[in-house]
Amino acid sequence: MASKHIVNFVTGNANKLREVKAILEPTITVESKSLDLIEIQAATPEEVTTDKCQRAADELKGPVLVEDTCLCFDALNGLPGPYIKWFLTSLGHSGLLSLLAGHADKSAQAVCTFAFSQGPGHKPLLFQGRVHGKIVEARGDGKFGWDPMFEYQGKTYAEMDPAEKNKISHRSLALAKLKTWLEEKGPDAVVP
Ligand SMILES: O=c1nc[nH]c2c1ncn2[C@H]1C[C@H](O)[C@@H](COP(=O)(O)OP(=O)(O)OP(=O)(O)O)O1
Ligand SMILES: [Mg+2]
Repeated sequence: MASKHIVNFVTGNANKLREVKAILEPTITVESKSLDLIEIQAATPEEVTTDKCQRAADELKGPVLVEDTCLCFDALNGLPGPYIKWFLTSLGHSGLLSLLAGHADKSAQAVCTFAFSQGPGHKPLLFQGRVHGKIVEARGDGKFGWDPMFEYQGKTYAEMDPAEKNKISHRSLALAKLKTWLEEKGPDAVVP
């Protein structure tokens, strides 16, 4: 059966693409374009994702879906937040964990913000999902970013099988909102 909705997900991250496909398809067809988009330095995921989406729409001259993921440590007032990629690259799992060494509060939030734009000049719409978890010593054999150190209800993301993670993750919560919006508005919805 032909899918009613098609989105063009622009990301440089193959793991994100795999999860987005697993969560949305077959209801929504996911096309993709691998681009490493510039991400501005900003305090909030909303600002980062809106700008990223506008860049993608301008570059591809059409409708696009992008996503930005933050990992926010409560004891650090939300940092590393949108800078998690660079913290993870530079410090690794153990270095990230040691940022919390002096803090009893290990709680953290995984935040996923999708932005959808109809094309250049259209205002991106945002869909956000948030999971409250805890930062722990790496467990599980996940190869996706900080999955081994983010624990939710007793298991790290890396200890869950993919379907289990996709049922409860920050990404799936955000995509549920996008799905609802697409279903309500229909494929030809016009966004200002
Ligand atoms: O579910 C996840 N579980 C574990 N790690 C994750 C997850 N989702 C994103 N991540 C990692 C990838 C990157 O190190 C950072 C977010 O940075 P972020 O800029 O959003 O991702 P990216 O640059 O890899 O891909 P993109 O081209 O879509 O911007 O957190
Ligand atoms: Mg990125």
